[in-house]
Amino acid sequence: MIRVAVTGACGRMGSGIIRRILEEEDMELVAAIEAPGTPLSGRDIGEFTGRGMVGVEVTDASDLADTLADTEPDVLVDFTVAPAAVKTIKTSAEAGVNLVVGTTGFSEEEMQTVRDCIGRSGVRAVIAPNMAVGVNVFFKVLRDLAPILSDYDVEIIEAHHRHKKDAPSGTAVRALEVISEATNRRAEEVAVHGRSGLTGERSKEEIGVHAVRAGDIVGDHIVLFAGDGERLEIVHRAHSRDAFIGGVIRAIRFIEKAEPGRIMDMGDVLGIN
Ligand SMILES: NC(=O)C1=CN([C@@H]2O[C@H](COP(=O)(O)OP(=O)(O)OC[C@H]3O[C@@H](n4cnc5c(N)ncnc54)[C@H](OP(=O)(O)O)[C@@H]3O)[C@@H](O)[C@H]2O)C=CC1
Ligand SMILES: O=C(O)C1=N[C@H](C(=O)O)C[C@H](O)C1
Repeated sequence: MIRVAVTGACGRMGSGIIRRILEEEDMELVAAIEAPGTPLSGRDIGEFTGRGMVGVEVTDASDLADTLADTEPDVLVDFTVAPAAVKTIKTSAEAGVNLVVGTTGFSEEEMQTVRDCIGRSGVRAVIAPNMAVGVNVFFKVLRDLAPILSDYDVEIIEAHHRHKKDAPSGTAVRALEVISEATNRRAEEVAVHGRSGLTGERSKEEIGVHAVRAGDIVGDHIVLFAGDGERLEIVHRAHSRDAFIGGVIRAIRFIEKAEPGRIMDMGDVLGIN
């Protein structure tokens, strides 16, 4: 049995992940953790995931170290918000608990803290901005295509639901990094986020990144390679969060094979890096 703790347990992703874990024969949900001060503390997580009582109470993230000591998970799954995730990763790593993290929106400084915690503790970790299999194939396609179309203009467009807190999406940021690396550009130098005003003509080097927020869009990513007289569009659309949740389940099973102390991603889980 893989003993799993979930932070962000009542969120859109956390609750869906818990529903799936409860269905998997080789997994056991041992902890369901919500934000500090949560009024749901002590309530059965089954009340929020629509599966009836499951015998696991919601606990408060302020007590995370105690929760981990009491429940001894093999892996903690985090889908919350970047500053909270950094604290959770630190506490889990110090407790020797492996990590599957899908939270997005980390600053470079936060990411460095995360790398340091994982490196120091030697825990196993999969951290990926998008757990969907299709998106990770999309990254691979972009890596292959970008050098071939190196003189085409590249624009990245993402669309998500109105509740999303970070922009651009972690997936769009990763797409930017993949294309930049594959064409010997530095993402931070070439990214142009949205355009407004008298911007002047587009430079050859720049990569436009555009975030749409509307309704209940689950997650669309479009990369546009445009030249003279033609354009090629690479598109991924998530129809439901099941696409991400399926990837999370694969990452939980992979974690014992991950290299200790090094952050691995979904490309490693899928064996396509
Ligand atoms: N990698 C991937 O495949 C995917 C990644 N994501 C990312 O996952 C993250 C969460 O998305 P989503 O589920 O839609 O967001 P939600 O806002 O629905 O869920 C986040 C949950 O985390 C809770 N939370 C906040 N701080 C803590 C904490 N310190 N400890 C425990 N729980 C906490 C929130 O509580 P409260 O509301 O009270 O603050 C909320 O219930 C985002 O960063 C998103 O971009 C989303 C989909 C797929
Ligand atoms: O917040 C979301 O919903 C999603 N976030 C991830 C991201 O920022 O890339 C992945 C997915 O597109 C859904």
